[in-house]
Formats: sequence, structure tokens, C-alpha cells
Amino acid sequence: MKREMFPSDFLWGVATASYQIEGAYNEDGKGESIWDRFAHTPGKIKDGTTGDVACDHYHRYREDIALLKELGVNSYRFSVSWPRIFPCGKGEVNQKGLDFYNALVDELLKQGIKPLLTLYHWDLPQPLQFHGGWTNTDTVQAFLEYAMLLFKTLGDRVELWATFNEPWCISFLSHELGEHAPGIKDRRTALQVAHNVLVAHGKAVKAFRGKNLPGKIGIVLNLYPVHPLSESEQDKEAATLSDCYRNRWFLDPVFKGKYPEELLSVYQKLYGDFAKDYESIQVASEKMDFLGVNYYSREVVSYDPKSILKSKTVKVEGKRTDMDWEIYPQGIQEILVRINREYGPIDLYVTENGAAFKDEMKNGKIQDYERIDFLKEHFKNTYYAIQQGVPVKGYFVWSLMDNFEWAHGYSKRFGLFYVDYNDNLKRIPKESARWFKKFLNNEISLE
Ligand SMILES: OC[C@H]1NNC[C@@H](O)[C@@H]1O
Repeated sequence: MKREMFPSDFLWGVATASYQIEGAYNEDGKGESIWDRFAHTPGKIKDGTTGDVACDHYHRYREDIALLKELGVNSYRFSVSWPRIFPCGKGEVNQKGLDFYNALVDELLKQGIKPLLTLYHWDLPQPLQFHGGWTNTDTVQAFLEYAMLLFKTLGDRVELWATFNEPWCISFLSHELGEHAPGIKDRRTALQVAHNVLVAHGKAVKAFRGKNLPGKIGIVLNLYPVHPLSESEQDKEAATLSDCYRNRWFLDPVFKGKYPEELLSVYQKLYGDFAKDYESIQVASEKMDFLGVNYYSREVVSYDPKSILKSKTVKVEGKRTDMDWEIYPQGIQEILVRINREYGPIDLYVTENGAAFKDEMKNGKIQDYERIDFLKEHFKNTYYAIQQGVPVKGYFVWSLMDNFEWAHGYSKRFGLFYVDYNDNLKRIPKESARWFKKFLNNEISLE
């Protein structure tokens, strides 16, 4: 199974995000983001690092685009730093911020690489957070102004637009579990955030349509197959509620304009006031052109009467990545087939798939054969989904290079290129980069 067996117009790319690679956190007029503040808060990042410099992509973007060219990808997914465009979140525009993304897009196009632009990959301008962040509908309005400016500035050259990256992380990971910025731990707040982000998504899609732009727009969701540990009714009930929490809380609003009833009723019992605005979620279901699917692993759950989701995650035997995530390649096939069956037809992109392993330099090489095996199996399972008629239109490896892995700092390496943080952030191709290049050049098969 070679690259040529995939559709001829299939996009093969890599993905990154602004806060994780750009650095220049306070340069050229950029404002503070909630991740600047979170990372500077002692105890929040496991290795005590920040994205102040990161991979210095802001200054090295031409060098990094040369790496893309060298790999042989035909597409590149990146995100725009909102506070680089609107330092206060709204109002005054930072022209140097627009200049950077104009130059980035122009260089990508010059190299024959199609951009996929994510408007929001978590770096909210901190001034908006001072006024409640995503709990405040003013932030929805500010996001629309930000999106409209980027549509106007880049809409003639960027064909693929994603509104949000992983709203589950923006809401529950960041406002219920508190592991990501702004580090709030309150479920009712998280539900309000999820609601406003989904409303902002729908309004941005509608605004995009109004601009009559040549491109396509969608959202990127991190999705997990959820499996019951046993076929008992209780474990199956646990899987249903966990599936609602992880997947359907976002899938159902953007495709069906409503929340999944099974979990909505649980929240309504807990938060009666939630009922007053949940019906307005219909706004989120403006028709999209594609869905971005970020896939990393599955979740196995068993019944837990103490949990409001009646479920707890179970760690099953099997190979795991350095993030301690189970390696489950058939899950990418499962999730793509399910989306097509239950929410399709719609074009799908695997907007992120990859793995962290303990990559080490040995004799001048990084022999990350586990990552090659991981990618090979996930490419194959993506192909099996295509064979079943699922309209998968592209696949983006997470990530081009090692970068700031959020609360893990630089301790987790997902890149195809190793970044030597002790030697001027030098980018060194791992064996997986060499393998990917050969695959893209039809030199090797996936068997
Ligand atoms: O954890 C790996 C990736 N997951 N999706 C969002 C990205 O920002 C993460 O680095």
C-alpha cells in the first residue's frame, strides 16, 4: 500500500499551533495570551517552561517551510495567534501580526503547499479573560471581529479554514479539569464555555458564507472511540455517557443543532439554569464544508456509580505512547466510519494524528521506529476507511517538530523533526521524517 493508492488529490501534511512553536511571545506588538499567563504561573507546567521562545518559529518560519518542502508534503496546518492580531482581543489591530501571517501564507503558496488555517488553537488574548473569557458572550463577538479580519486579509489565498481546535479541551480540560489555561475547575463554567465556543463557531461559519470566499470552513474536534470494558448493561451505560461527554457534546450541536439528550438531562438536573440557554445551541449547526478529526487513542470505560457520567476510564493492556495513551490504530478507522455513518456525508480531514515517544539522539540519529510503526498503522486504517467509502480528504501528522506540549512543556516530543533545545533549537530529522518523505515520494509501501 503506497501513497499512490490514496486519492490523487489527497492532502498529506503536518500540523502545528501558534503558541506551541512561534515564541516571540511579546515581540512586534503581540499582546499577552492566557497561555502566556498560565505558563508563567508557577506549578502549571510540569517542567517549568513557557512558550516565550518555543521553537522560535516566528523568526524561523522560512527555514521551517523549507523543512515542509524537503518532506514533500502538499499541505500545512497552522494556527493564528489572536493576540498577535488584536493585542487586546479587539479594537486596535497589530499590523506586524498581520504581516507575519501574510508572509507565512505567501511563502507556503510559493512552495506549492496548501495552508489549512485554524483561527483558534487556545491562545485567547488575556484582556478578554479579565472579563470572563469564553464565559462572556462579548468574547463571542470579539472572536467574530477577529475571524472577519482574517477572512478579509487571507481569504483570497487560504482555502481551508478551521474555526476552533478541540472545543472539548477549550471547555472541559481548561474549565472543568483545570489542566489547561485559564485553569478553572468548575463544570458549570465549562458548560457555559462550551456553549459560547459552539455559538461562536456557528456565527463564524455564517460570517464566512457572507463573504462569498472561495475556500471551505469547518471545525476540528478531538474524537475518541469509547468502548465499555464489558458487555454489561452498566458498562454500556457508562460508555454511552462518556461518549456524550467526549464526542457528542460537540458533534451533535455542529451537525444536529442540539445537545445529546442523555447527558443534557444529567446536567439539567444539576444546573437547572443551564436549560435557559441550551436551546440557542441551534446556531452552532451552520452547515460546514468539512470536519477536522484529531485522533490519538480510544477510551475504555467501566461503570462507576460515584461519577455523574457513571463511568471511569480503565487502563487496558497494550502498547502505549510517552503520553501514556494506548496505541489503537483501528480507532482512527472506527471514528472516521462512525462520523460518516452518523453525521455524514461530509468531507473529513485527519487534522491531527501522531505520538510522543522518548526520542533520544544516538550516534547523530533519532531512531524513532515506534513512531514509524504508529504512523504506518494509522495511515493503513485511514485507507481502510476510504475503502469503505468514507470521504477522507487529507491527513496531517502531529507534529512537524517537537514543541511546547502544553502542561507537559517540552518533555513530550511529537515531532517528525527533533528540536535540540540545548543547541539553538536546531531541527534534526528523525528516522520517521526520512520514512515519511520516502512514503510521500512513493518509494516505500505501508506493508
Ligand atoms: O497532545 C498532542 C496534541 N493534541 N491536540 C492538540 C495539540 O495542540 C496537542 O499538542
